[in-house]
Amino acid sequence: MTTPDEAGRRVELLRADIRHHNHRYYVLDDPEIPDADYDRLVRELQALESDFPDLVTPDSPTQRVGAAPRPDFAAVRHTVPMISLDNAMSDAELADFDRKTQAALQTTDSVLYTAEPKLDGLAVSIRYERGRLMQAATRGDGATGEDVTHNVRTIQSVPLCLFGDDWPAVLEVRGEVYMTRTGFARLNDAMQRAGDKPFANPRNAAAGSLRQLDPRITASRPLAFCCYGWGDLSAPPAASQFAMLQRLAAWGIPISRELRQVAGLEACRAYFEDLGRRRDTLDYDIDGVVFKLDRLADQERLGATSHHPRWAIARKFPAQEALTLVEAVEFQVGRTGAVTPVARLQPVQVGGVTVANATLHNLDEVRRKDVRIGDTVVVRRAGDVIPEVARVVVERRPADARVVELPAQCPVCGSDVIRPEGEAVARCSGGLYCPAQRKESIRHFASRRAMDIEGLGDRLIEQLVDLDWVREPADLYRLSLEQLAGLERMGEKSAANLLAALERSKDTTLARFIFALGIREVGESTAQALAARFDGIEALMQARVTDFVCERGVKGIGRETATALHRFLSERPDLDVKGELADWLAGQGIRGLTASRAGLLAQRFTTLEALRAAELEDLYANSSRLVEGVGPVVAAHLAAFFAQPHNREAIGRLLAVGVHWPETPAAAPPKAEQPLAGKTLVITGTLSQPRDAIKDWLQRQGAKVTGSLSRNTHYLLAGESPGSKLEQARSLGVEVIDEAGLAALLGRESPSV
Ligand SMILES: NC(=O)c1ccc[n+]([C@@H]2O[C@H](COP(=O)([O-])OP(=O)(O)OC[C@H]3O[C@@H](n4cnc5c(N)ncnc54)[C@H](O)[C@@H]3O)[C@@H](O)[C@H]2O)c1
Ligand SMILES: [Zn+2]
Repeated sequence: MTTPDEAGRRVELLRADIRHHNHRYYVLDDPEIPDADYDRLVRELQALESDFPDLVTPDSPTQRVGAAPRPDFAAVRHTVPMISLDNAMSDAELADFDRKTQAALQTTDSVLYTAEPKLDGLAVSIRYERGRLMQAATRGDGATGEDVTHNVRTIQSVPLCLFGDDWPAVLEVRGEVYMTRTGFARLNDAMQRAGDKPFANPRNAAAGSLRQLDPRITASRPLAFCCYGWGDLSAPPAASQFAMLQRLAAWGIPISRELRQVAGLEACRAYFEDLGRRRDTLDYDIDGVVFKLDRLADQERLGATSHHPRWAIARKFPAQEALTLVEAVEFQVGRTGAVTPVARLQPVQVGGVTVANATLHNLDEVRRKDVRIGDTVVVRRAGDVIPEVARVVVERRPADARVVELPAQCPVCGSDVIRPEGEAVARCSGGLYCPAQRKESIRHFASRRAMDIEGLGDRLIEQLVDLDWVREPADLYRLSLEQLAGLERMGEKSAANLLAALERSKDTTLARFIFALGIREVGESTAQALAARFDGIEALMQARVTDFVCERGVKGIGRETATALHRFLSERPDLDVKGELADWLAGQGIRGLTASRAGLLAQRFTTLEALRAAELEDLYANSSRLVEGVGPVVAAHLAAFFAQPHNREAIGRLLAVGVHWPETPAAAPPKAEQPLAGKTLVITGTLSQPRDAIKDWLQRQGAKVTGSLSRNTHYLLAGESPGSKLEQARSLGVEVIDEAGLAALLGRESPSV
């Protein structure tokens, strides 16, 4: 049992806390905690005040709405106060409301209500006099709001003049200014690109955009307006809530398309359920449904408290945001080797389910949101979307919060984790060995363009891996007829066929083999270039990054700075260094040459003579490719892949089971004799043989076969029903040939494969 003293102390604490959050929310448009957590504080205060009525004071947050208007706006006194709404958090509370309404109206009949979404924005009151927009104000503390007339005028959907002429001379419409989700996403994108702090959610974005001292800023923000009621009115033009809103709509005021009349509790429930199901498909945030007694005379009878009308209720949806603690951050390895951080959370209810994990996507995201272990965070779960950490409550960060670090080794297989410069995603480099990537790597290995193992489909791979018969590609070649024939939907015959296909696949080309290894970003053509460049798989396995790309120049120096320096030095051949080279360089007023850059150059070149002797390309960071299609990122993936002993061993075992290829790459004639060397072709239409076969053959003749046409394409090889490529080739001036033409070109009968 709580004593009055204890209750008194708790009430004081709660009020201070709630006032703090009201200020953040209503005045600064920057809430610290999610609404659900705020609502819990308010509910606790309400419960204490109802148990200890002596503690109720007129200035308690339960007795008032909002917060005082900001002093930098002119104040607007509301003729009719703008109050809040009572909440029903559960079905029972809604039933309770319906029962009380029936009792107050002394009826047992179904009560007629209007139903509409509870938009999540901010309330404004817009005053029309003789059909013209005269003033607009925020709710403020309910009695006094902020003058936002100029800002509201910029909202497209708010009419400056009403349609028709049958409106009352004074008409105050009330409704929600909000931002669509699409508009919000676009705005936040732009803010981030400009280096500004993005808004936490559409509600704050709407409030922050409307409450601007400069209406030009408001005008640039995607705000919308939806009317749900009215204030001061010189003559009521209708007898029901529903009819009133229809009249307002006829005068050009936007109202909700979802507005309906519903009779009785059951219909209210059905409306609530239906809208709840559609909540995520709407382009605006709603946090509940508002039910209002339809007959205005009945509304009058029920009246209002200082805080809310007794004739309306907001039935709230489960909150989509909640506060919780990040207990740990672990790293998961996906089937393609992507290493993603996952936050382990203290379990919390969000959107109706318990959430204990939330994805953090990648390390950039972790840094951008600055999530640390031990942080209090807002988790968000909208609809079926995977729960995510929306933001950190920095105010609650403990002193011992730990920064999240990318693990150096894959948590599943222990191979190195690499993250090439400029890539967001980190990856396990143990492609051939990592259990997390097994199914994917086998599937790729067996695919048509790789080892081309006919009959080894996805379903079969699943079974083989799940049975633990296949852990790496070489295991495929050790499968027995008995094993295979015993599998689901596999007869003796298909098992024998598969074994034969496996046997056939051993006879391959180096390019196919390299491609089959499934190294990140090593596609077919890169594999071909590698096969042509390296003398066998051994040589490739020994290669380092510098064998793929040649890095030159000084890291940290850009081309522009280097050019400025280069010009400076060649224009002044007899300058001499005084003092330290770095200081001297920095002091020459060379464009872009900051002290730290001068330091980097001085470290590398030590003397002015050395610097003078350097070529421009030695000054700024640049790289040249030694293999077509292999830039720094691919080079990093290649080097990391072959650096893993597990991968090298897996390759060794493949060779041991008999995978082989002809000594010279693809048994092609030496380069000079290749009749199509240096020619680029594109294929279109139906040919006499499968396109892949033709493509292989063309490549063996030295041609490069690409998928799309450009001015650099030499020939378009067109079969039957060629399609749009033909047109395109003509307009680009690319020569079009058919198979006969190709044969003629090569001086032979037909391109037999
Ligand atoms: N996170 C925080 O720190 C924090 C702080 C203060 C308030 N809040 C949140 O603000 C809300 C409480 O503030 P409140 O007093 O504005 O109450 P409320 O938002 O629950 O309800 C009243 C408001 O609902 C809006 N509304 C939307 N659709 C409506 C409709 N069809 N008919 C009538 N009104 C409609 C109006 O703007 C009205 O002022 C709660 O959701 C609370 O969680 C959060
Ligand atoms: Zn791994």
